[in-house]
Amino acid sequence: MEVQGAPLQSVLVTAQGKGSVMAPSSDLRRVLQRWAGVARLWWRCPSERRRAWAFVAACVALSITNVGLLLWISYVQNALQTSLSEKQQAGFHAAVWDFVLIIVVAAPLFALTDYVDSCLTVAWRKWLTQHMIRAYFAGHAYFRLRIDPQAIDNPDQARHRSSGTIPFLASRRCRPRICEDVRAYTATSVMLSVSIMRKIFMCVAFAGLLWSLAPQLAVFLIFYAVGGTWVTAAGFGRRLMRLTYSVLQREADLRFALVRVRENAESIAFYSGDQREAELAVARLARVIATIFGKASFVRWEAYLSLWQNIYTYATILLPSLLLSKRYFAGEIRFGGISQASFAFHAIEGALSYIITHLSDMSQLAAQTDRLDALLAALVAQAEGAPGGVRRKGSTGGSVEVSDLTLTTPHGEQTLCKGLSLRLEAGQSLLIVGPSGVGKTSIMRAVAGLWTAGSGTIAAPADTFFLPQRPYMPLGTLREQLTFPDSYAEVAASARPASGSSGGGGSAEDGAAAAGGGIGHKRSGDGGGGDSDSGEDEGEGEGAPRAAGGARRAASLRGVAGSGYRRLSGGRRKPLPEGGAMLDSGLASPACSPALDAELQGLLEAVCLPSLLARVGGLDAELDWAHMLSLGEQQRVSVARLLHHRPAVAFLDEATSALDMATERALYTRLQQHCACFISIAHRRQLAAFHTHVLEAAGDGSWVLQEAPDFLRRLQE
Ligand SMILES: Nc1ncnc2c1ncn2[C@@H]1O[C@H](COP(=O)(O)OP(=O)(O)OP(=O)(O)O)[C@@H](O)[C@H]1O
Repeated sequence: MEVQGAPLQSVLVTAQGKGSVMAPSSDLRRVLQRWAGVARLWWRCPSERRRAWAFVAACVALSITNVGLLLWISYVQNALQTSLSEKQQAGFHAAVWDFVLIIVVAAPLFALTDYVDSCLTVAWRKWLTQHMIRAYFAGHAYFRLRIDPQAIDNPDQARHRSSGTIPFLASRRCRPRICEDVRAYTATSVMLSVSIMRKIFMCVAFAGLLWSLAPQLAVFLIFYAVGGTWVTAAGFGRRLMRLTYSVLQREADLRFALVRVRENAESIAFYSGDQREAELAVARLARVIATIFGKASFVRWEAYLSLWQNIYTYATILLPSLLLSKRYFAGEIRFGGISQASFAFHAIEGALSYIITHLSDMSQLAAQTDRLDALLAALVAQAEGAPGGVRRKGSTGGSVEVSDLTLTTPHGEQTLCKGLSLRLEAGQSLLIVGPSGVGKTSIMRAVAGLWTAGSGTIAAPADTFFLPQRPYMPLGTLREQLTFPDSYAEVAASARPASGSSGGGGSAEDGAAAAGGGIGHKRSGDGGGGDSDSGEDEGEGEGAPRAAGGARRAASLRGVAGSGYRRLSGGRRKPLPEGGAMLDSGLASPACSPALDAELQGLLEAVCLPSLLARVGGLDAELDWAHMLSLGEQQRVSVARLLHHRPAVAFLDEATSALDMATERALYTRLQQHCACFISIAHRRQLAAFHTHVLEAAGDGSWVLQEAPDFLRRLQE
């Protein structure tokens, strides 16, 4: 797999420390390798490389100019102080004018330098955040990380623990990592690397000057800075990096506890779990505080560092005057020479002791780098392909075929089905029943390609639509609830006046028919846009079914994506829009078309939600749907969504479990009319009346397929 031109694996998975305690130098090397690994993603991205290097060129040019200005200032200062001490009025006035000139040049130049630094930070942050978002959503990585925390645990946790740093974060903390760590990583990286570059230029520029004025000062300075840096790195470096990582991780834990309360507010309130949740949050806060303030804490070590920095810095204030005073009193140098030497001394001293004075920033950067590196490595591991041998391929004619399927849980603890084979043609439907936990949903996961542990082959149309057990209500308007998972661009396209395309929201006549209570016709012979491709695809090929998506959407995504994402996915996964397109296209609500709106209105009536539109204020209403709608209403909206997409095959996992029987019957009647092939998972066995076949768990991983009338007859006996 590659990301934006660079082999992701090689770029991201950097040196892994194996020893239990690492020497500071090797720690620094490891940190630098990881930092460079993350940084390289942008700097080597073919579409961004030129821009990135243009920023570097600008930074270098501005740095050289800034250092040149400082050198000029040192000479003017020399002239100013010498003319003052020697009472030379003309020389003094000339020096003042030089200073004015310097201010006129320096003020805008320094402002421009800050501006370029900011632009560089923002451009890098934008790209890296989009890159991480794409990797996070590629091939359902977000899902795989959740169900399979070990996948991100093993290599990195071992590494972090063995290297004496911090245990790995669980996938649930991906969000803070992407949002906050990328921002902090790019800002700190730009600040530190640009500053270090300027310090190097300062050393070069002032070294000659200092050597010519006071060689003994230059020699002293080198020994002083090297010694100081060694003491700082050995005494504080590793410890502060570890503490910084701890603080970041524990703060993420605290944030996560509070976010979960918000997400599960109603359930917690019903349980009256306030006290328990508050205790958990306070306990996590206590861990943050303990890391910051406790024994051997972050603050304490920062104070020790600050004390050391003060001693180190203030000890040198008098040094140039002390060392040069003898020569001054002997008349070998003029008064301005002392101040110029001091200026050069402190410029070089500041540059050489940059690590000493910015160790906290470097610790922050090391911790941020570690977190990003770990997340990226986990995403790579997921995108490299899930382990397991269940093969998926496309099918023609809207049929579903399962051949010799053996399915286990991701790590093989449980065998959920053994040697299952069945074939379902268009016009047939299947009800899957069995005790809770037997593996019904897992079969649906396997068809969707979310679980691949096991063996056998599954063939289904690309145009297969899945309704999961828990309804998902995305952010957005009611229209966007009904059209999900179409991308915003697709909804906008389907809302545009009909342009002869058959896959959109339908013509005005369709809409009128829908408004009259009908639902758009099932596309005749629609075996899914990708169905003709019946070639095998081990994973998520073009022809294989896609979880919660159809061929129409995939085709559109391909169009938007271009080739950029294919590189990231190694050409095997569904492409997502290129970063810029994703961000810059904006997500404003699409202009609504009367045809689409009439169709959606008809769908709401069809799923027994005729008053919803009036109640919420129309299709443009944007509410917290997951909390505002009852579970049964959310299930009905989900069925309307399914009817809108008119898939070749529909998979419903207890999708009507919260409905009364009359409404459930009405929905299944609609489904029978408008969906050629559907598979339901349910505990209500009477639903068999709406299906042609029933698949029942017989225990021990075996399943029994029977005709629905036989099943119903046996049920009544
Ligand atoms: N990520 C996972 N890792 C390991 N085991 C899992 C994972 N997800 C589910 N399982 C286990 O797999 C088994 C089958 O789960 P599945 O959700 O398919 O059951 P189900 O028959 O649909 O249950 P229900 O009727 O309660 O929805 C369960 O025992 C469950 O605990």
